[in-house]
Amino acid sequence: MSTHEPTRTNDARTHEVADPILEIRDAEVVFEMDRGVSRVLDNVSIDIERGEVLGIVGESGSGKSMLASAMLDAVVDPGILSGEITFHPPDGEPVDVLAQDQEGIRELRWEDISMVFQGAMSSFNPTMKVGGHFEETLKAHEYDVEAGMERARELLADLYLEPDRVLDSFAHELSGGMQQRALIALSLVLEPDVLVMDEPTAALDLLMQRSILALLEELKAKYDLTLVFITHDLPLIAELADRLAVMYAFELVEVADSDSILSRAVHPYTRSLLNATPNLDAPLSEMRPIEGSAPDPVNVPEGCSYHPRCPLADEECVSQDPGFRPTHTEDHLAACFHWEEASEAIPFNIEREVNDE
Ligand SMILES: Nc1ncnc2c1ncn2[C@@H]1O[C@H](COP(=O)(O)OP(=O)(O)OP(=O)(O)O)[C@@H](O)[C@H]1O
Repeated sequence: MSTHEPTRTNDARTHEVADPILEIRDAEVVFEMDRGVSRVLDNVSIDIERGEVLGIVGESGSGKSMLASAMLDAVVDPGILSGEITFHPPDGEPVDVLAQDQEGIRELRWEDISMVFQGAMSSFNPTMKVGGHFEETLKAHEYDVEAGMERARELLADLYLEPDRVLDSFAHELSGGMQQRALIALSLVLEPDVLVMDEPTAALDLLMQRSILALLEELKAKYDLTLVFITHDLPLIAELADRLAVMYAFELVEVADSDSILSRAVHPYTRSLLNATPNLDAPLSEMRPIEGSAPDPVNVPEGCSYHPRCPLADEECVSQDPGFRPTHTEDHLAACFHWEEASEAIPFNIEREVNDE
């Protein structure tokens, strides 16, 4: 059995934004396994603001993909998702995502909230031309195919691809970067309001990753999108994201504006994650991998789940969950009893500008 019960204090006020497009409350995913209950999303609550770029970051296996799947009620069987997920369309009544029937969720998934997964190659059927994927998606959702293909061409051109050539190619005839851009165009063809991307650029080289991020910024402005970008690469996404949510051991541990996280992160895990990330300004000798390993979801430590790896941990951290709390500002939230001591105990390995709002 898991020794860890969901204990995070979820004071709703700490998660509210002025105009939420998605409200996630107490989202939890469990898998009942032979060796115990595997809680791979642990009571996560966060609002996503209409029009923002939210970056969700954390080590591999921290639960980022589970959170993304939860937003679309797309957790794989036999995972059990609970909590409340509310989508607020630009006009119309709020939608209770977890109460939708199959038809409702199918519509919601492409037409309101669309998702791009890692690995474009495996998302395209190798026996169908790229254009066929667009047509199939439009038909399946009963969209006007002619108008939809016009939009497809425009989206492909927005992504600096030659529309006719790409539509008439098989995915394997395109480079990795071209495939990834074609997949982004496909995910936007039904005019969703929210685009969720799970490590969409992980397989690409750094230059291509950066140019795709720049393109996303242009698309976001042109099509009024809200973007949720999931990655393990904190500095990369910090350039694009307005706000960052840091995950550790299947929970959120810190949420704040990107600048605030980069310049004065207060959770010991976030500070160590920043110091562990390769950076052009820091000599390799200054890179500090985080000691210890991430917990097994069947056996998450009691109290603050980061305590076995944390230099600031004391008795309180071992026995009590710190709960989310405002720190420097009302909007810079962290789950740590010792956030005020973190900057001294875990100094950054490079100069990071402090941005006092
Ligand atoms: N089908 C499944 N059955 C049981 N456990 C699963 C299943 N899929 C994922 N998990 C577990 O859920 C936890 C969270 O996985 P998740 O994929 O959300 O992490 P992540 O942060 O997205 O990692 P990565 O960056 O490697 O994709 C992991 O411990 C993983 O082993």
